[in-house]
Amino acid sequence: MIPGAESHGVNVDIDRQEVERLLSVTPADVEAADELTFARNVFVPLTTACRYTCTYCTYYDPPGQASLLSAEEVRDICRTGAEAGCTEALFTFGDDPDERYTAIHRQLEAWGYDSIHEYLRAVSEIALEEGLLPHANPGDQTREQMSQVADVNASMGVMLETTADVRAHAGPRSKSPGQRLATIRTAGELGVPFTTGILVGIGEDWRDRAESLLAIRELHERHGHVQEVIVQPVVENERWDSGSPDLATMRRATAMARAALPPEVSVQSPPNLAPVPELLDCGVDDLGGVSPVTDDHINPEHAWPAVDRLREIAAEAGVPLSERLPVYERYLDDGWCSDRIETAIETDTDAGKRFRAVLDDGQ
Ligand SMILES: O=c1nc2n(C[C@H](O)[C@H](O)[C@H](O)CO)c3cc(O)ccc3cc-2c(=O)[nH]1
Ligand SMILES: C[C@H]1O[C@@H](n2cnc3c(N)ncnc32)[C@H](O)[C@@H]1O
Ligand code: MET
Ligand code: SF4
Repeated sequence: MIPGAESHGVNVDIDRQEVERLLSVTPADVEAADELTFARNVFVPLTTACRYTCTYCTYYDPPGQASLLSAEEVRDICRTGAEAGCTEALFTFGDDPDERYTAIHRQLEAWGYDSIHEYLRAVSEIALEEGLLPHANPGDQTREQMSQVADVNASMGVMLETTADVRAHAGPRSKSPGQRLATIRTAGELGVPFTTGILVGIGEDWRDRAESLLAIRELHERHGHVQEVIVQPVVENERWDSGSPDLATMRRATAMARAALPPEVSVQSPPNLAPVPELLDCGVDDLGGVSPVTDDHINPEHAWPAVDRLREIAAEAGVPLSERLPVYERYLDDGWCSDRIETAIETDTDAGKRFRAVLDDGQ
């Protein structure tokens, strides 16, 4: 039984035979993708306050020090991004920050917002005004929270991390695999195109990796909403000195993801954290969001490569590289996005033209 699954009311049936099949998968068993995609984004670290204290994470700040970007700051970042040709505003920040930090709650109140989700809605609107498509990853969300922002986001996401009960998530406030699965399921129920993934090297074993991927597959089979699964290595930083997975581990984990997931679900490898050229034959077909203008605030010591470097990587592998939007095209074609997002893409503005040029690039 997956920890927390019962208390969050999620029921995923992991097929034991499938676990055994995945445990025997090697990179030689999967095919290299015949094309690679990426998105151009700006990273907007809305707040560094977080209810959790994952031991691998340097992003969160203790209460008292945490900060909140103002609407003007968000607008500046988005404007710079749009001018640099980006299409995506990536809102990734601490989990339920207003729950534990009174200072954040008070600041939101002073600006006229009841909750971080009300504020997320407002800043998503700012991103749209500035010509970017929002993709928010606020961590775990309830159905009420997600409903509050779904129509102003092109897609959303949360990393499952792992279905295992690992020490990295231990402590009085910790991520619960069941709650992560409930968030992914809620996205499916609300029809939100979704990004998730596994974090490799946080104390999970091979069986846990297989189970995590199968849990994602099952939720996708029910709802069809998972656009991509990130296979992310944990990287060392001042809080995490327990190492990073080696190349052989990343190759096998990436191949396992490819073998576990149906072909329409992309396998994403982050080019600032993983040795992408050595993973391409393991089934990677997407390089995620890279930013020409902002840092990866979660892993600030790992700069994103320039788009030219991605072109080199693709050329060396002999596959075409194309830019995509934060929402995969099949969801647009099948009417998953709100009128708001569709209008942003179809309108006759500079932003609309930029979005449509990216869609044409993917043809
Ligand atoms: O640059 C990063 N982008 C991360 N992204 C963004 C991702 O690279 C792109 O923004 C998506 O591919 C959407 O286009 C995430 C998105 C999610 O929904 C969930 C988790 C992540 C994690 C990261 C991350 O650690 N670093
Ligand atoms: C947004 C995502 O960032 C990831 N994340 C947090 N800390 C690290 C780290 N040290 N290395 C790699 N990924 C990390 C988690 O998977 C989280 O869900
Ligand atoms: N706090 C959220 C999570 O872990 C998103 C960003 S992590 C720096 O899912
Ligand atoms: S990984 Fe996300 S949930 Fe965990 S401590 Fe960092 S910001 Fe919080």
